[in-house]
Amino acid sequence: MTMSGTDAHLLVFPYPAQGHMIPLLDLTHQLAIHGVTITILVTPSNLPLLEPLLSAHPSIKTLVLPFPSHPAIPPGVENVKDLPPNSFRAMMISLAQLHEPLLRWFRSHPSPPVAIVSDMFLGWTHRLACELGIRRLVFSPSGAMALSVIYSLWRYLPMRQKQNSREEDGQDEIVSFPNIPGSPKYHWWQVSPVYRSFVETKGDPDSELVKDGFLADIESWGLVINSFDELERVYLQHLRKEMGHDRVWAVGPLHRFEGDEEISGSKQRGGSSLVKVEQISSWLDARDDQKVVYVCFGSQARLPMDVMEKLAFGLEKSGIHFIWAVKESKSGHVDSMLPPGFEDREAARGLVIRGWAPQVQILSHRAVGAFLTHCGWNSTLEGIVAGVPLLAWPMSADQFSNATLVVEELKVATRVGEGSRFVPDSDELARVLSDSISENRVIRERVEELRRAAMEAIKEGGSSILELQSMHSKLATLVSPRNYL
Ligand SMILES: O=c1ccn([C@@H]2O[C@H](COP(=O)(O)OP(=O)(O)O[C@H]3O[C@H](CO)[C@@H](O)[C@H](O)[C@H]3O)[C@@H](O)[C@H]2O)c(=O)[nH]1
Repeated sequence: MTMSGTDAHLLVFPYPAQGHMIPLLDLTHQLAIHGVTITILVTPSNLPLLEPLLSAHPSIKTLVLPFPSHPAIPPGVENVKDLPPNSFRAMMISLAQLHEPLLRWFRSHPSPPVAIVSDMFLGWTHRLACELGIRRLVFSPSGAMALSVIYSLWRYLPMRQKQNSREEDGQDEIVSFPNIPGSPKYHWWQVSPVYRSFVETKGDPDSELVKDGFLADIESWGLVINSFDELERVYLQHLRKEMGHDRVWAVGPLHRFEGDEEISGSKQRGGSSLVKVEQISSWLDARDDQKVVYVCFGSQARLPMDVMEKLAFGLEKSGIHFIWAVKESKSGHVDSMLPPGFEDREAARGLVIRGWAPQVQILSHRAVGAFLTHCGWNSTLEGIVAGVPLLAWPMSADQFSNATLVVEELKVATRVGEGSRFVPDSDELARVLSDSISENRVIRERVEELRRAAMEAIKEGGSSILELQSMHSKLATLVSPRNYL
């Protein structure tokens, strides 16, 4: 990829959760390759996560600010990966306290950044950018359809009709999004938990802060999305219309760009695996093409015991080969999450990876034929880019929109379940699992088409490269205000 060099100085500010940080570090890597001067902001205990990026680009500077405390976040914890899944909001509120320290840093810097690229959960950085007279670009680790739903929630503030009744009532009420292409509809319980908790605690200052952050996202100068034109064109157009300008850049799939090997393709993408990558590769090497199902529900989701059991029985009954990345329970145990003797019985057919799995590498192995996923956007993209059909089991957040996209529109996925409390029938699950690796499936052809489209997008002249170039040239025109008084 060629881009004209520029000395635009950017501040990159990732939100500390694996699914958010990994793709923004991939974007930072691309920007650094193309000559952008970068300072990246993290709190102290997230610094080690930057190690692969910083060793690939010693020119990237770090700004390490102390983590602001929050009553729901134990001391020493600075990343959502170490917190219960519903902690996204607490982390957003906590990090908003960095406003003043960050303002001071800008004001004392001899040649400060001309723009901030920050995660969509850090909307307050737009207000800070306005105070400084500089630009803010939202980074969306979610896709364009999911982001359209998120923006619509915060802009139009839909409420439950049974708002004043008990919280458990009215969870099945339908929320419609008639302004979005395809007019998607979801049950209330499928709507973003951050939005639902805003509705439950409306009027309190933290809730208002969260709402203001999302509205600031919509008002921001630019939007960078880890998606590509061919995948989500109508939703990208919708976002341009909603934001009232064209500075919406779809630059994905970020994990497959040239030069990725140093940070994304390495074992260290978001964590290191307890099972050696070589061991996983040789296990896969011994399997037939497209006959292994890979099972992983991202970095946040934890399934209840009864659901884990049914899933384990489904895998057993299916008779298929599988890799299952099992996350520790909150008490740190994996073994207690699996039915007794499961691993011994399945040793010939299944590989259980405790904790972090090298997902991108597993998906790209020829032996992998299907991916049972919670439809986190990164996993969704990684599956598509590897040309692997998906088995969709959305659990929370934007995952229901992602499932709509891959099941109903793109037709590269089969729906398996919905919600982390959904208890699958293990016979039915076994059937779906073994069907997923059967041959001559239309779904496989469709995902192969999308895989090719993704690779085209990131080739010289491809849509994502052109959008990255366009973003880059816009950034190059930005100048720092003379002073920040
Ligand atoms: O064992 C693992 C588990 C995850 N990953 C990687 O971690 C990322 C996980 O991201 P994602 O699939 O998006 O799932 P979550 O971690 O659940 O991500 C959160 O952030 C995403 C982006 O906003 C949202 O789409 C999700 O709903 C939200 O839960 C991916 O790159 C995976 O390759 C691994 O490498 N190994």
